[in-house]
Amino acid sequence: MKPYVILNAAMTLDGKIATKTGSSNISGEKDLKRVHELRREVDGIMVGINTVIADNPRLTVHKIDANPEDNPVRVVVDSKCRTPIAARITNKDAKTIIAGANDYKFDFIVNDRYANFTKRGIDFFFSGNKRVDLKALMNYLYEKGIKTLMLEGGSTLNFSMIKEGLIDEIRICIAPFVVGGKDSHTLFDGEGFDTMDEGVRLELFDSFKLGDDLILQYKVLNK
Ligand SMILES: NC(=O)c1ccc[n+]([C@@H]2O[C@H](COP(=O)([O-])OP(=O)(O)OC[C@H]3O[C@@H](n4cnc5c(N)ncnc54)[C@H](O)[C@@H]3O)[C@@H](O)[C@H]2O)c1
Ligand SMILES: Nc1nc(=O)c(N)c(NC[C@H](O)[C@H](O)[C@H](O)COP(=O)(O)O)[nH]1
Repeated sequence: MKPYVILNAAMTLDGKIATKTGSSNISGEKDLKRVHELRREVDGIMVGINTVIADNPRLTVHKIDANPEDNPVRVVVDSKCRTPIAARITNKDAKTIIAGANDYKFDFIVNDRYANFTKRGIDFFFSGNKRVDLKALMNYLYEKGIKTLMLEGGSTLNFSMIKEGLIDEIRICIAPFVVGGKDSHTLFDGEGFDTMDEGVRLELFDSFKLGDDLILQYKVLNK
């Protein structure tokens, strides 16, 4: 069993979610409110470790009225357990789970860093060898009561999740500007597919303007 997974992201018209320097302020004010409404609705919110390092996000509901219990469980996909102890996702505002990979488990748990995280109430789940086994992680999160999960990037994790058939819905904010750059981060990076035929098919079920931005909502078809 797995949670219902909604990928949410903001990109420029040319499909970039961050520049090569990590600059990523894309959404307009209204879109950020929409994002926080979605955060309030879901049971969990997941990002890759590079997003934690680049953005230091809180992953809580803080741009609209909310109670502490509205915050989703935060999940970081972090094979080598590189999450900095000072990262904002380690604060007490919401529960946090760090998903590591088995090859790095032993070295990490004998390290003082592990005790510092567990002292803060942070849970760990280890799966896969060098990389987190995303299917096993989805099953674990579902068993923990996370029935709906928002995926908030970045590009590498987005591709692994869609390739493994784990994304059910995609909600995209397209902002009206372009930044270019072959080294910018796109909505899906990773290794990519070789041919267009292998592309994951989507069905557009809603689209609307929000301020200057355009919101597109898709169901994922061939999972
Ligand atoms: N505009 C947006 O909506 C938005 C949202 C989130 C992130 N971002 C941007 O995305 C950038 C980060 O993206 P990224 O691609 O470098 O990193 P990422 O956040 O996708 O993290 C990827 C890392 O996760 C780890 N990982 C462990 N197991 C994995 C698995 N099975 N599959 C994939 N990854 C696995 C690996 O260490 C991998 O390098 C940042 O610059 C951030 O600002 C933008
Ligand atoms: N929807 C969206 N629009 C953006 O323009 C943008 N940069 C992100 N980026 C996702 C990132 O993971 C964090 O959501 C932000 O960096 C905000 O961080 P907070 O959790 O609110 O502290 N997401």
